[in-house]
Amino acid sequence: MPPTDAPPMPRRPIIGGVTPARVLAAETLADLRKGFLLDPSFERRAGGLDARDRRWAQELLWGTLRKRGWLDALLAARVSGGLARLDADVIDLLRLGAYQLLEMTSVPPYAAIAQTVELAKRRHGIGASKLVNAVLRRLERDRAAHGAESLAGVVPADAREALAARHSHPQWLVERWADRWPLDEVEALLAANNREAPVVARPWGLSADALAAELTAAGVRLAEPAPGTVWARDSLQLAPGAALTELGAFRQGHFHVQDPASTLVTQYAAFPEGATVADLCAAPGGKALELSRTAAVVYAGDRSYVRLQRVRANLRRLAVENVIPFVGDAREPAVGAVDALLLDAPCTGTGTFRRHPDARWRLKPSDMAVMPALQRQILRAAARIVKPGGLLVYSTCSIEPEENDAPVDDFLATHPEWTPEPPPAGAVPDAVLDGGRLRVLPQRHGVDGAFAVRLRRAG
Ligand SMILES: C[S@@+](CC[C@H](N)C(=O)[O-])C[C@H]1O[C@@H](n2cnc3c(N)ncnc32)[C@H](O)[C@@H]1O
Repeated sequence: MPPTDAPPMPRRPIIGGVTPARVLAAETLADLRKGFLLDPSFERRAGGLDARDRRWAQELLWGTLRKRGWLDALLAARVSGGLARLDADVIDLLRLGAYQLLEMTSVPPYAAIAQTVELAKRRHGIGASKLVNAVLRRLERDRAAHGAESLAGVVPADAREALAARHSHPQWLVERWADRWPLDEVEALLAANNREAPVVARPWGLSADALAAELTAAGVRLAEPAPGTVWARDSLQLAPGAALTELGAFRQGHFHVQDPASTLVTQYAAFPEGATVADLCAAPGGKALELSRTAAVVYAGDRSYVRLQRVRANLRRLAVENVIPFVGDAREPAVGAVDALLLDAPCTGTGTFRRHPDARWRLKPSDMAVMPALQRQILRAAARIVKPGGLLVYSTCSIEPEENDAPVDDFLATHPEWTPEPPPAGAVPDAVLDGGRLRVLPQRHGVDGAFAVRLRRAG
């Protein structure tokens, strides 16, 4: 598994003539190559940026990663000898420059080229800067002469390869999804993965209407979810661009941020009022918060101390007192005899690609075997702490059957005292129920992907 914490505090960048947002983008991509994750790396480095630069850097980084496959094809056709002969950092700089040239209309081409050339000079010397200059100029010349659409070159004859190229996804992921769904549905999934994910607020301690009024008064625009989106009760979608952490409503703990797919998991769980609950893979804590609305107490454990700090920060901000965070491995649970258990297992996260555009490039086919082995271990060990007659909800943010139905079906086959139990009527919309299991798919439901199954232990 890649590290989930952020890299050490960055040295203050020597900016010279390059804008801080571009320096940050290059350094964040360097972090990703070392195995760090996009969100914590970005957060760590973006501290000094104002809201406008932060948003711009985010657009550049997230966009470059979403379009990486497509950009690489365009660049490879313009580098003699291909991209493989270049230093990995130089390739990343070319990707950043090409994305600004082709996708960021606010950036004049000369600025995209000159700034990337300067970055290459600072990071790698004059030779690399000349190469970057030549390649980006060639790309810009072709775009100006023939338009961005004609840059794609030869479209692969194979339909699956063509989809992977057009929507910038690794071929092996497209292959596995195309084995499961018709190509038009796969294409809808790839397109959903490339759309910007909205910010969705969950009111805390006030009604959705009261929060909507507070946000609107602060100048935040609320957006209607796209038609056909399956929504979670009381959630509010914010229009893009709101500087969240600067909002009074955020600082005063009037909401937390959660995708509807995650909210649907806890609504589907429908744990009884006043229950003693454990959430053994809890960080960053959105589901623990939702469970705490009705639970007597939620024991919120996570193996990662660093990630658990985000749970603690949320608890402080929202003044929540009935969630007890602790560091612990779910394979050896440190709590016992609970009424209800949420096992939101670590997974490949293929349902959340629109939020984490680095993930599609980091995942390997072997992860589809490694993660299910861990999930099976956690499920077997953690189930022991549920009281007779209690509930266990196993969930993931994956859309892969190996991580969803398979571990649960294996568990049920060897644990006859457990039986699947659908949620109470009306807990979640019927559209996301599949034989009593929660199955949320980005291409069908317009939100992140999620899976959950509710299991009852014999009394
Ligand atoms: C899908 S995330 C949980 C998201 C969280 N439930 C929420 O709603 O915010 C999975 C979490 O499992 C944690 N984890 C991974 N392996 C673990 C283990 N063996 N025991 C406990 N936690 C683990 C990871 O650190 C990660 O925070």
